[in-house]
Amino acid sequence: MSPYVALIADALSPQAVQVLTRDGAAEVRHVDGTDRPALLAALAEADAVLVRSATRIDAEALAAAPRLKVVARAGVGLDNVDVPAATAAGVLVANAPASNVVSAAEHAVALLLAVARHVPQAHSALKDGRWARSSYTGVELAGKTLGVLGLGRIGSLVARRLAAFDMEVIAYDPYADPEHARSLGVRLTSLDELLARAQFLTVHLPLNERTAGLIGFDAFQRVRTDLRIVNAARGGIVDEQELYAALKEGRIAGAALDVYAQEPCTDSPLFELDNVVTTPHLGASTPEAQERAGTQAAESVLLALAGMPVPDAVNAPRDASVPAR
Ligand SMILES: NC(=O)C1=CN([C@@H]2O[C@H](COP(=O)(O)OP(=O)(O)OC[C@H]3O[C@@H](n4cnc5c(N)ncnc54)[C@H](O)[C@@H]3O)[C@@H](O)[C@H]2O)C=CC1
Ligand SMILES: O=C(O)CCC(=O)C(=O)O
Repeated sequence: MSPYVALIADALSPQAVQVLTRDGAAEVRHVDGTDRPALLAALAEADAVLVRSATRIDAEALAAAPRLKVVARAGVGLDNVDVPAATAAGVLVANAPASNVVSAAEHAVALLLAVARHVPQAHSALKDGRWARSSYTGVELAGKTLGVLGLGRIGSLVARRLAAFDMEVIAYDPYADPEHARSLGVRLTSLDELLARAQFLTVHLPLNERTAGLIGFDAFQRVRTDLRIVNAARGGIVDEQELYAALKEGRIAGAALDVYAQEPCTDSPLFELDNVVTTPHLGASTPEAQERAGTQAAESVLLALAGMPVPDAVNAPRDASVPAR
């Protein structure tokens, strides 16, 4: 029997269990991480916890987990894990940074096409028995300027795909390698130029104190009236109240959102607007992405439990060595 308990707290791909139980490496237990009392109880015996995005691993959860050595996030964003608290508690944190980026990029492209051509609205109208062709005239992408905010893994994949639609692609990312941008056919610009020129804007930033509200009141004063915004990164980077005001007043043409400041989000004034397309944080929701994310998270857990270096670790806690039990 394995000495280690690996707790799966969100729905992960079955491949994660296969990896964790390989050669009896760990005993796998499951808990619904959104059931807080159940999570805290289950953490008491966990050596590792694997999460997607619903389970919050914060200071309270870490305090309830005296044996915990590693938190593995089956995906990119670590917004639901308190990394500094984990580091202070000697717990290693790893994500799966490349696992779901193709799915997320494809979803951003799907949203952009949907908002350009009113696909969901026309679909709903027709299913309601209305042949409303004149209500749903769209716009072409070819020849339009796409602004990419954040030319990292996902932003780069989106840029490459939309360049193939004959869009002119510009990007704002002060940390991007100009050579990488050139190889994608992307011109790096200032934020001012991007806001002034973009007819489509797609957001691929992490949410942090510098990016929260980056697309807010000031930004909406400087954009074109034919701008359509896509946010499949994190809610809160585009200020939802200011977005609502800009759409309602006709200062921009449309928006497509996969992410929200508060999730789950089932009720928002934005949902009442005709020129808004919404999905419930579906960017990573494909079996391909989930298989990679679950497998990579589980591999990180095994490395951490074996006291080996974890390539996808995002912290380096001093006390992360695993005591023999
Ligand atoms: N909707 C979904 O299901 C998914 C959403 N995501 C989210 O997508 C976002 C992007 O993910 P990745 O591309 O993997 O991240 P990444 O780390 O590869 O790229 C982020 C880019 O943003 C740039 N950046 C950081 N701060 C900036 C600033 N203040 N101004 C301009 N650029 C800045 C960085 O230089 C980097 O190139 C993240 O928020 C992630 O959590 C990721 C996967 C799925
Ligand atoms: O569906 C998920 O697991 C969330 C995906 C995501 O937003 C991320 O990996 O950052």
